Amino acid sequence: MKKHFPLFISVEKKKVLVIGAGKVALRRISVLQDFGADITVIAKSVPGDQKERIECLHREGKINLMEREFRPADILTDYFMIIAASDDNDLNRNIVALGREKGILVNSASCREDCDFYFPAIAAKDNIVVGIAGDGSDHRAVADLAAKVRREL
Ligand SMILES: C[C@@]1(CC(=O)O)C2=NC(=C\c3[nH]c(c(CCC(=O)O)c3CC(=O)O)Cc3[nH]c(c(CC(=O)O)c3CCC(=O)O)/C=C3\N/C(=C\2)[C@@H](CCC(=O)O)[C@]3(C)CC(=O)O)/[C@H]1CCC(=O)O
Ligand SMILES: NC(=O)c1ccc[n+]([C@@H]2O[C@H](COP(=O)([O-])OP(=O)(O)OC[C@H]3O[C@@H](n4cnc5c(N)ncnc54)[C@H](O)[C@@H]3O)[C@@H](O)[C@H]2O)c1
Repeated sequence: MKKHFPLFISVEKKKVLVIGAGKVALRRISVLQDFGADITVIAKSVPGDQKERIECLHREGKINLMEREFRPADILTDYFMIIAASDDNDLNRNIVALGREKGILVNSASCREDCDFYFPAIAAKDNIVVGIAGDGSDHRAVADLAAKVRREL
């Protein structure tokens, strides 16, 4: 499988659209907001396990939450990055196609082939950021190595 080049890039104040507010979306939202991204979340509903954290981020003005179905018109050209993290694989595929039409970097949580970039596992401390990604074939191995690196840091 294909290996990806790690590009350490600023997302500070850049507009990021996340579709979905479930487990995967929240993991990514948490990382991106730590790095200062300007995040909009569109989700039909916020699942119970993620509700408290997502609503808290929204109340504190750290994300802009729209609790409704995704619409194609949501893909605006000023997004720097789009993360399709709904649990509807067809919708994620559609979002990727719409984003690519507009030249926006896209990532799909449900299909590695649909990703312009992979979302890495992150370990960070002080002035060091470690991003870990595999070739897409073993997510568990990536998560396990990240846990080890976090313990080391
Ligand atoms: C690193 C991490 C970052 C993050 O997600 O934040 C991450 N996956 C993590 C965990 C994880 N992923 C999955 C499970 C559950 C099952 C399992 O154990 O396998 C778990 C465990 C869990 O969720 O706990 C399932 C899964 N993942 C992908 C698919 C679709 C596919 O492969 O096509 C499916 C099948 C979905 C299904 O079956 O429906 C795809 C991708 N997942 C990636 C990243 C990208 C590069 C991966 C790489 O580098 O190899 C890539 C290619 C694209 C992307 O999403 O960017 C994170 C660890 C974070 C940490 O520990 O800090
Ligand atoms: N990449 C990864 O690391 C990884 C890990 C586990 C699962 N997955 C994949 O990621 C996807 C999401 O997983 P999850 O556990 O976060 O799901 P989840 O069920 O917890 O959350 C899904 C979210 O998508 C939203 N949604 C569904 N249809 C929508 C629509 N039409 N418009 C707007 N929002 C909509 C739901 O309201 C919900 O907020 C799954 O399809 C799974 O295949 C990826």
